[in-house]
Amino acid sequence: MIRFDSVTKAYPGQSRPALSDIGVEILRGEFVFLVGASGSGKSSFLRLILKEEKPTRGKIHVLGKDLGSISSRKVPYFRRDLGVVFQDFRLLPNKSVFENVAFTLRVIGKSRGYIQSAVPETLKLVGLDGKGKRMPHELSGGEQQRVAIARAIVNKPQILLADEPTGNLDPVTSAGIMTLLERINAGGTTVVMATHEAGIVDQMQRRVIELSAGDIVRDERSAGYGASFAETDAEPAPPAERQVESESDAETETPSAPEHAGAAAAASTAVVKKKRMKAAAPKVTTDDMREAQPLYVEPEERDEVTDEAARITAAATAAVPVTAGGALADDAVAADANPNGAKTGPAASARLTLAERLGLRAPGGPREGDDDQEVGPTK
Ligand SMILES: Nc1ncnc2c1ncn2[C@@H]1O[C@H](COP(=O)(O)OP(=O)(O)OP(=O)(O)O)[C@@H](O)[C@H]1O
Repeated sequence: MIRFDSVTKAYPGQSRPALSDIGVEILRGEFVFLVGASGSGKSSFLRLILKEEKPTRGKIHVLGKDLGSISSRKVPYFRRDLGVVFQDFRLLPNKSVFENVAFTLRVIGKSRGYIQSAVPETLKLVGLDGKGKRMPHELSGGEQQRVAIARAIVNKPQILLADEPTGNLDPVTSAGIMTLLERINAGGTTVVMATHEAGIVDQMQRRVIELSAGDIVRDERSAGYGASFAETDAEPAPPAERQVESESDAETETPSAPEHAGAAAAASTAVVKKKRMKAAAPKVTTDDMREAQPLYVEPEERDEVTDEAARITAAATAAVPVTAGGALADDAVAADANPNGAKTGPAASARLTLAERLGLRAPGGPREGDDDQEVGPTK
């Protein structure tokens, strides 16, 4: 699903590469934590997957495609299968919650009908039902991040990349966000998340890839944040280096490696070349994680879905009263204005285009005169 073959990324003007000769494969459906000190190369790793950066050497395959062979023109199409969440949410401040989530879909040319159903559905999944009209500044940080997650998953991407998604959130909210990402992963989406949060990694016991100064120093199938720190003979970094490496987390650092030692026992496969990672303090505790209330709202099983499907089938197979120009005949349209609101027979079918009624196009697909079609290219 994601493969790095001998990948080196060197930025101009930097004395050492951000990533050095990286070889790693991430499989479909995995949940992978990328850990490592500040500056170890985590964000560069994610940006390479997104093709926001090009490797200096080596090859990267994502979803079966060699990224080196994707032209700049095709990059937006490639990115449709990837969702991204950032530490700072990156919502559009002047657009409502609904519009923030709809934006992705508009850009890729989804129809208005599709957007009208997909956006509320996704907001509901992330526990934001009914908040579509709010503006981002009217939401808490956790809610804003949930909007960002909704935006990332609304197009049902195969891969979700998250760069420190809990970095700006309090522990309880962070734990909630993780229940959401875990549930999205359980639905089949591959999740790759860069984090400094030891408590989250320790509690979830997923695959951990640890970077240190651009090298992969640990790749464990099911592990905690600092497992190899306690497991190896390698010396922890000297105090001066630890300070430099952990500059951005200085306020949270405590010598907490022993708290994570238990996770070492759970590690099944370990590749440890060297060890210089600081042992960050768990801002999110394992208790926070254990007690986290799931934010994900499971979709209800609704008979309406089958009922609607039956109505659409009935409408498509019924005699279609159309005018010579192809428009629906007046009586069908009039039936839609049925004052008792019953959505049966002609009432439901009147909402369908002729092509939909004839089964030539899926209901909710592009419609004549739908301006959304002009927003962006379609696949
Ligand atoms: N656009 C850039 N230009 C030059 N150097 C860069 C650029 N982006 C990153 N670097 C350098 O590459 C190295 C890796 O940075 P990267 O942001 O990938 O690390 P990180 O592990 O994500 O750090 P953090 O945890 O602080 O976000 C650092 O030395 C950084 O200064």
